[in-house]
Amino acid sequence: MATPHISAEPGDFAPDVILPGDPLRARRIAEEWFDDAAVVSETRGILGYTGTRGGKPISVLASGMGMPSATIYATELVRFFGVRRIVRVGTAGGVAPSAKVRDVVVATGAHTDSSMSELRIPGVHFSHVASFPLLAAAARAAENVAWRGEHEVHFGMVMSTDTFYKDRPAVVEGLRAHGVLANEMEAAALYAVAAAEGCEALAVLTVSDRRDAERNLTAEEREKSFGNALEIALGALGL
Ligand SMILES: O=P(O)(O)O[C@H]1O[C@H](CO)[C@@H](O)[C@H]1O
Ligand SMILES: O=c1cc[nH]c(=O)[nH]1
Repeated sequence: MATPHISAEPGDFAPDVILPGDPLRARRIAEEWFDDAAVVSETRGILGYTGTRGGKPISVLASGMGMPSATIYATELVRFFGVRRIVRVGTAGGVAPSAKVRDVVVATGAHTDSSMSELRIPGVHFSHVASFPLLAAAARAAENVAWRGEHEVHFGMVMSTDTFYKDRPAVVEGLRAHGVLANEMEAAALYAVAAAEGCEALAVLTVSDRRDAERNLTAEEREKSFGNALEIALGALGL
């Protein structure tokens, strides 16, 4: 039974889904990290694949960019395709001085400037938090990665914003002053969907750029440089 945005049948998605923003990153994850990956949805060019890892089923679906898009895909995955755990593997801008380009940020929670959050429970400033079991498993996975030392893994708060181009430096300064690690555009929405729909969610992000970096990742590198984050994400899922 297809939904307005996903052209798949019940059972086409595994209970565990990796959710990158970029459809080409979704294809790369399926082709390079899954066994026997097959396309399960390509409506609007938002690519979805299901395959296996170590014999266990796993899917990947792009979310597109921004919270409205991520909310649509995460909600449909849970409501119509029986998905139970969603791990976003995305890129982010480093905010804290410690979050260097190519480091990994695991979002324990997400602030947001999105009005979607205000609309969720009228009168309530909703707190967007990661699934504790996924977070704990990610922390265990992070202890064993071979690349630690070359690149760091940070656990803490991120900012999920509606505005990629921030022309208000005071906002970034305020976030930094409050210990926010990185800026991205979907984690808060994903965490809100998980709370509302009763599933588990986590966001594992690769720092792709910083204002003060000598060199930021190119668009091609942002598509390809997800391996370290994906290793933590798959570790969190026990895959
Ligand atoms: O690389 P992805 O996962 O798309 O994530 C980040 O990149 C996009 C902005 O360029 C936004 O979606 C932001 O959250
Ligand atoms: O600076 C950045 C980089 C990636 N994604 C964002 O939302 N911001």
